[in-house]
Amino acid sequence: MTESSFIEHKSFARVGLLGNPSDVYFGRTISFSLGNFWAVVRLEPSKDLIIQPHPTNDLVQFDSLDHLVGRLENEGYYGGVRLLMAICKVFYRYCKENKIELNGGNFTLSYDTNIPRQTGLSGSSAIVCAALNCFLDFYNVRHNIEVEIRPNLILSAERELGIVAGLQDRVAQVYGGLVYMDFDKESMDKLGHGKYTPMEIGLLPPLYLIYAENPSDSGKVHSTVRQRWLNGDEFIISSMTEVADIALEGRTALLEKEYTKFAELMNRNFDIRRRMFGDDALGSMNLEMVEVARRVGAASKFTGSGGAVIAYCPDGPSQVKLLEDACQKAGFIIQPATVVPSFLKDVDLNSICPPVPSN
Ligand SMILES: Nc1ncnc2c1ncn2[C@@H]1O[C@H](COP(=O)(O)OP(=O)(O)O)[C@@H](O)[C@H]1O
Ligand SMILES: O=C(O)[C@H]1O[C@H](OP(=O)(O)O)[C@H](O)[C@@H](O)[C@@H]1O
Ligand SMILES: [Mg+2]
Repeated sequence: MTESSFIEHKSFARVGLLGNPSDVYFGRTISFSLGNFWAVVRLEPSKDLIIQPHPTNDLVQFDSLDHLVGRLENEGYYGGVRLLMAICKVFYRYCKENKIELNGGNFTLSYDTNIPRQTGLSGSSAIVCAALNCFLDFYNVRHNIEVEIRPNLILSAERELGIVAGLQDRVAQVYGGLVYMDFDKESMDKLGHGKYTPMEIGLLPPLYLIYAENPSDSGKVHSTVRQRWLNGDEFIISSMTEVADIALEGRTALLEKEYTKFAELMNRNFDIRRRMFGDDALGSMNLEMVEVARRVGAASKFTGSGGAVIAYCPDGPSQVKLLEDACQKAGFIIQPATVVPSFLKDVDLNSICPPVPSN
């Protein structure tokens, strides 16, 4: 590689379509890679190892104290630099432990993203996933790191930072396309990862993404439910099993193109989340996004832990128009969700262990 050449990778946002958040609890999910938004990471060989702060997402220079405080209040303290650093560490450690040699010298990493922040569209893991892909090519180790393991590395980088998250986002981002995922405890314990089965993206009906430009409610609500689950709370455990079953039933519904059933499952998925997490934790704006869609008869649920909603209009274009008008009136942004086909190449696929058939 010459000094001037660079490697660039794009990772897309993702939609947790059915079964989330049971991925965090040995459940099942169906998720897809969302073409509407993406993060890009660029790696350029350089003399020193440099992690470049993003000009607007990692601001350290402000017009005034007012500007600084406003910025922290709206966007929080963190940007993408810590994510890039964490994946450097996790990748290095993994390669060292697995005796994968890293020859290539130093580099400069930079990133950009248009994924709306903290909207449950997995903006954080998109940055991490794109960086990991740059490393796989820069060090020419794509064939050494199994594709099923890559989501674990992305998750570990975020766990390093104390970000509470599950695997489904990272699987969708590593695989692309539409993926059915089974995180049953036995395989997770035995294989160290779930069973991931790509599905035909043409099975999906037209879907719509709804989100708010400036979400005021925090969707970071996993901790209490997680603690209850760890404490053996029967209601949470049985509810998570119900959510996991929705992905299983949803897979059949999609394969058989039973879209009325699919709509029912989307609604049921959110209703169970609401019972488990409670309205206060989910936040009024997030609930309103779901309700706006339901009021026109659309099926709706969160794409992740809150901030954005995915909706399906079983009655077709006239209902879509009603939904668009209702969203506009409520001040929400709505756009058709585009699905990115799988982008795994032979070198990635050859590292795949065949999935164990699921029931
Ligand atoms: N647009 C962004 N630009 C820079 N960093 C981001 C961005 N979005 C997320 N991050 C980083 O990821 C961390 C966690 O984001 P998270 O709450 O998981 O949002 P999401 O649900 O979109 O992934 C943030 O604290 C920040 O460090
Ligand atoms: O609660 C969920 O559905 C998801 O929440 C997290 O994703 P996020 O984009 O940060 O909202 C988590 O990482 C996922 O595994 C959950 O399914
Ligand atoms: Mg995230």
